[in-house]
Amino acid sequence: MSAIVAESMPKTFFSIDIGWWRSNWRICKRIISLLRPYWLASLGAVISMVLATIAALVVPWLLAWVIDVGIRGGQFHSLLLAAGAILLISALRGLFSYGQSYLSQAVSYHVAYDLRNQVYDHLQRLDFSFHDDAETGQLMSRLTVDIEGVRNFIPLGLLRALVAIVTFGAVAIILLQLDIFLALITLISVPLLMLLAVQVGKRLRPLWEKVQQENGVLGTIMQESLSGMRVVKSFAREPFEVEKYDRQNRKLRELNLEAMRLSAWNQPLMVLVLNLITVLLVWVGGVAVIGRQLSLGTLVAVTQYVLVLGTPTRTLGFMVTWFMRGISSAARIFEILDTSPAITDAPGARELREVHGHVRYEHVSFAYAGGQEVLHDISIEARPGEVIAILGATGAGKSTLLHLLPRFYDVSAGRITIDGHDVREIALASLRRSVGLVLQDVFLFNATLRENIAYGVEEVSEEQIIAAAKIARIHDFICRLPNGYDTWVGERGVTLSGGQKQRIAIARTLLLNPRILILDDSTSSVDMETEYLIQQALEAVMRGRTTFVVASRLRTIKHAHQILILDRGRIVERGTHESLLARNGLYRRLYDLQLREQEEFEERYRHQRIDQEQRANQAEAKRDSQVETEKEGCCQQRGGKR
Ligand SMILES: Nc1ncnc2c1ncn2[C@@H]1O[C@H](COP(=O)(O)OP(=O)(O)OP(=O)(O)O)[C@@H](O)[C@H]1O
Repeated sequence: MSAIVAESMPKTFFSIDIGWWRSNWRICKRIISLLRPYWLASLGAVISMVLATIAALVVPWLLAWVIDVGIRGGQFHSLLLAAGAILLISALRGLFSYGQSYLSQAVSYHVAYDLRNQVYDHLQRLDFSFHDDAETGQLMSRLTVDIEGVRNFIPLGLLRALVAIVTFGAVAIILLQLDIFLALITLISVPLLMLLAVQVGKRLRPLWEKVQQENGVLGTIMQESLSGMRVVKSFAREPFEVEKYDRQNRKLRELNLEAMRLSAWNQPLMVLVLNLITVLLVWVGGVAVIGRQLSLGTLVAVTQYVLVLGTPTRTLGFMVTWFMRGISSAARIFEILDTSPAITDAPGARELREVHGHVRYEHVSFAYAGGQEVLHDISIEARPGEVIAILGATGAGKSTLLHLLPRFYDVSAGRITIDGHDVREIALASLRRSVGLVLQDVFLFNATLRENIAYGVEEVSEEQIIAAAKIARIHDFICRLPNGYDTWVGERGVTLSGGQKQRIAIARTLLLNPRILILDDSTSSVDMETEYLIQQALEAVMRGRTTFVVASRLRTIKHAHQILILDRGRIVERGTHESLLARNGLYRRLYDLQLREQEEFEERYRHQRIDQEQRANQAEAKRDSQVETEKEGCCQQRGGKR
C-alpha cells in the first residue's frame, strides 16, 4: 500500500470535514452552471450514459433467464432468442457509449472555449494594481493548464462520477430484487469504495493545487528568461537560468509523481475491495445453490452484476484524480474571475465629448495598495493647450503623478478634473481616448508597422496613417524599408531602435488625436540626428494639446508654460525656465547638473548644422552658376553657327 495512503488512513479515515465537502460542492456547482448554454447536449450525454448503463445491466438478467429457463428447461428457441437479444443490446450499448463520449467531450470543448474567453476578457478589464502583483507565468498557466483541467473534469470526472452513481444505484435495486442477502453483501463495497475515494480525494486536491501553482512558477521562470534573453546573455547567465529552470522543473516532476503514486494506488485498492466481495458472494451463493436455497441462474446473474460494477470501480480511481484536478483548477480560475476591478465606470458615468483639455489636480495624495503615500497634496492647473514639464530625481513620483490622470490608479485623497469633471465620474473608455500616452519604454506588438501605428483607432485610412507617420518624422525611415508599412516589427519591436520605436509611438498617439497628452520623455540616449527628429516629432504632437511631460530635454522644458519640480512626492518649486533659474533653488541645481551641458552641446551641434547648411548652399550656388555659364556658352556657339 502507498506509504502516503497508509500513513493517513488511521488518523483521518472516518473524519468528516464539512468545510472540505462544502468547498468542493460549491466549485462543482459552479462548473456545472457553465454547462447551462449546452444543456441539450449535456442532457443528451447523460441520457446516453443512462441508456448505456441499462444496456449493460440487461445482459446479466438475460443470462440468468437463459440458464434457468433455456438451458435447464431445455428450450432451444429461448437460447437463440437470448443470443439475438444479447447481440442487439451490445450493439445498442456501443451506440449509447459513443453518444455519451462524443457529447460530453464536445460540451467540454465548448465550456473550455467560453471559460478561456471569460478569463481573458476579465484580465483585460482588471486594473493596474492587479497586474502589478500578478505574475505572467501564473496567468498563462491558468489560461492553459487550468482550463484544460476544468475541461477534462466534465467527461472524465463529472460524467464518470454519474456513471458510477447510476450503475451502483441500478445494480443495488436489481440485486435487492434478486436476493436480499447477496445484495447486502455486494453493497458492503459501496461505503468502502466511497471512503477510499474521499480519502484519496482529500489528499489529491491540495496536491493538485500545488502542482498547478508550481506549474505557474515554471511558466514565470520561462517567460522571464525568454523575454529577458538579452540581459541573460549580456551577463553570461545562461547556466544560472538553466539551473533555475531545471530546479523548478524537477520540483514539478516530483509533485506530479506524488500525485500519480497516490492515484495509482487508488485504483487497485478499489478493484481489490470489489474482488473480495465477489469471492465472498461466490462462496456464500455457492453454498446456497448447493443447499438448493438459490437458483444457479440467480447466482450467475449476481456475479455478473458484480462484474458490471468492475468498470465504474476501475475508472473511479482515475475519476477521483480528474475530479480533484478539475476542482483545484477551477478554484484558481474562479479566483481570477471573482477579482473585481477596483477601477470601473461609476454609475451614470459621463462620456467626454467636446474636450477642451483644462486639467486640474486638487490637493491630490496617493499611496499604492498597502504602501506608503508617494504623492502628497499635489495641486496643478493646466489650461487648454499648455505644456507642463515635470522634473525630479528618480523615484520622486513623476510617473505616478501622470498615471493618475487616465485613472490607472485612483487618488487616495483630493481629486483630478478634466474640464471641471472629476475623472472618476467620466466613462473610462472615453477618458482614455481623451488622454494619449507616449511612454519612454515603448511597447510595440508583434505585427506590421501599419498595424502598430493604427493600434488605438478602429477605422483609419492609409492616408491618415502616412500623415501621422510624416508628422512623427518616421515616414522616410519606413519608406526606405523593403516592405515599407508592411514590415513586421517582431516581438516587442525588437527589430527597431529606441528612437524609431518612440517615433512610432508618437505617430500612434497622433492618430488617436487626444486633447490631453502624457509624454514620458525621461532619458533616451540617441544620436543628435535622431534627437533632432524626436524633438521635431514631440513638438508636432504637443501642438494645441494640454501636455504633461516628464522631461529631460532642455528644449521641451524651456518651451513649457509651467515647470514643476517634484521632490519625494511634493511639488517644491514651480514656474517658468527663467523664473526658476532666477530663484537659484533645486531647478538651478538640476539645470547645472543635467541641462547646461546639453544646452552647450546642442548649441555646438546647431552651429555645426548651420555651417554644414551654408557650405552646402554655397556649393549648390556654385554648381548652378557653372551650369548657367555652360548653358550660355552653348547658346552662343549655337547662335554663331546660325
Ligand atoms: N506599482 C507600484 N507599486 C508600488 N510602489 C510603486 C509602484 N510604482 C512605483 N512605486 C513607488 O512609488 C515611488 C514613485 O515612483 P515613480 O515611478 O512615480 O517615480 P519616478 O519619479 O517616475 O521615477 P523615475 O524617474 O525613476 O521613473 C517610488 O518610491 C516607487 O518605488
